[in-house]
Amino acid sequence: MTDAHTAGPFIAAIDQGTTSSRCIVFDRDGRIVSVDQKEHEQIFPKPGWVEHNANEIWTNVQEVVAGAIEKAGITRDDIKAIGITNQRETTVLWDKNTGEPVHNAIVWQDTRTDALCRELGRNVGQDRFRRETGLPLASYFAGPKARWLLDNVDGLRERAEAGDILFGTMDSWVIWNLTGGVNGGEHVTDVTNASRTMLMNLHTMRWDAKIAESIGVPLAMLPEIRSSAEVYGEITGGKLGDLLGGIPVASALGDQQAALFGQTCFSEGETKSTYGTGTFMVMNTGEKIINSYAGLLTTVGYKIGDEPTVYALEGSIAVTGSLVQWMRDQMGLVSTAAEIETLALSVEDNGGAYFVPAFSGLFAPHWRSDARGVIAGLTRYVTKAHLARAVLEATAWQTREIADAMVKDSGDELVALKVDGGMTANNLLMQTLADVLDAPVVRPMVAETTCLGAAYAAGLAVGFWSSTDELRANWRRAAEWTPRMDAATRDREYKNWLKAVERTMGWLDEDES
Ligand SMILES: Nc1ncnc2c1ncn2[C@@H]1O[C@H](COP(=O)(O)OP(=O)(O)O)[C@@H](O)[C@H]1O
Ligand SMILES: O=P(O)(O)OC[C@H](O)CO
Repeated sequence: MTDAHTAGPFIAAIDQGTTSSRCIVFDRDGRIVSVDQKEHEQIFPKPGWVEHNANEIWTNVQEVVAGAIEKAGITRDDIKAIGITNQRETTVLWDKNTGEPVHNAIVWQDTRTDALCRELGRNVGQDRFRRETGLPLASYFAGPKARWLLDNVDGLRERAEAGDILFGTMDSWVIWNLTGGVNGGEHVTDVTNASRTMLMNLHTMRWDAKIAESIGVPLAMLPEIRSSAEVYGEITGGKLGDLLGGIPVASALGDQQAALFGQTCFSEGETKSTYGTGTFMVMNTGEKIINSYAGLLTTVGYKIGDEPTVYALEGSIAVTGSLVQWMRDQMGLVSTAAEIETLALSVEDNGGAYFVPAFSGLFAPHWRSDARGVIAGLTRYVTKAHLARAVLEATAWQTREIADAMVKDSGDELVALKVDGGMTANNLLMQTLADVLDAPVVRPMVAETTCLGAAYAAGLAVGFWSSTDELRANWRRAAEWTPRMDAATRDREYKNWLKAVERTMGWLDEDES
C-alpha cells in the first residue's frame, strides 16, 4: 500500500489502454492504494495497420488485477466494485461458443478502412453519419473496422448473421470475459463506447438499424447498450474467479470520458485534455447535443444509471506522445521520453522548424486522411534540439487548433484547461501549452484520472460514493502554469504552424491508402 493510513473498503479500476493494461485500487478519498501495469504487443502488419492480440490483452488484464490486489495486501472482501475504462474504437470480433477472437483486434489508429469510408461517403453521404452519430466518416471509428473483418475473414459474415459472432470494443471484451465468457458472460457496452462505433444514434441512444445496414454490420452481433455506471454482472470468469468471484463489475467508460469524470468536469463548459499516445480534449456540454461545424466530434460524456445522458464535444489528436516515442525509437534522437525536455531546453526556440505529425492523416479539426507528416521551415541552422522543441510545440499547437474549434462550436471561452496523462510530466510542454492557449493549465494531484473516473462511476453505482458533489471535493490542484508569451509572438508562431499544417494535406492521392 502506498499510504500506511489508508483504510478500506476500496474500489478497483481496470484501464485497458492502447499500449498497456493497468489496474489501480483507490480508497474513499480517491487516493491510489496500489497499481499494476503490463504492456502488450503492438502489431504493425502493413504501413498504416495497427493490431492487438485480444487474448494477450485479456491475460494481461487478469494479471494486473491480481497484481494490484496483491500489492495492496487486501482480499476480495475489501473491494466493493470494479470499474472498466478502455482505449476506444479498437474492435474485436469473437466466437461466442469458443470465446476465441476471429482475428487480431483492429486498433483505433489503424487506417485500413480509409477507402471504405470514402465509398460510404459517396454512397450514403457524410452528413447522414454526422447527424445521427455525431461523427465524421473516418477510419478512426469501430463500425467500418467490423465491416472490414466481416469482408476479409473467410465465412465470417454467415457466422455473424447466424448469431455466433459477437462484436465488441475493449470494454465489451473485458466485461464478457470477467463475467463468465462462454459460460454466460454479459455482452454489453456503455453509451460512451457505443458513441464511438458510428452505429449508435446519439438522439435515441440505441443502435441505428439503417446506419448499421449501410455500413454492413448485422445488429445480431452488437452488445446491449447500458449506462456508464450500473452493475453489469459479477466476476466469475477466468483466473479471477477464485480471487475476486462475486465482485460487481459496475462501470464502463471510454478512457477519455473516464478522464473527464475523474477530473470531475461535471458542469457544462468544464474541459479536460489528456496527453498520452494521442491527445483528447473533451468539453462537457450538459444535456445538449451540439452539432459541430468546426471539426469536432459530438459524443457521449457519461450517463450515470437512470440519470439523463451528459453529452460532450471532443477534439481528438492522433499523434502527440507517440511522436516523442518515434523520436526515441525510430530516430534515436533521445534515449528516454523525458530527455526530449532537456534537449529542447538547450535552445531558446524552434530555430524556425515546425513538425506536423500527420502520421495517420490529421484528426480534429481537419479530418484529412490524405495528409502525411511534414517538417517545415528547415535550414542548415536547425539542430536536433530545435527539432525537440518543434516536437513539443506540435502538441501545444494541435491543442490550440482544437481549443479554437471548441470556442466556435460551444460559444464558451476556455477559462482554464485541466490536464492529465504521461506527457504532463513535461514542464516545458505544459508552459508552452499555457502560452499558446493564453489560458491557465492545471494538473490535479491524482494524474491517473482515467482509472479514477472508472472507479468513481463504479463507486457511485454501488453506493460507495453518494454523489458527484462528494467526488468534486476529492479534486486537488498539484500544479498550474500561467501564460507568459506575448500576443505578437503567439500570433506569428500560430500563423507559421498553420502554414506547416497546410503543407501536409493532399500527400496521398485518391486511389492510395
Ligand atoms: N516527460 C515526457 N515528455 C514528453 N512525452 C512524454 C514524457 N513522458 C511520457 N511521455 C509520452 O507520454 C506517453 C505515455 O503517456 P500515457 O498517459 O501513459 O499514455 P497512454 O495512456 O496513451 O498509453 C508516451 O507516448 C510518451 O512518449
Ligand atoms: O489508450 P489511449 O490513452 O491511447 O486512448 C486511446 C483513445 O481512447 C482512442 O480514441
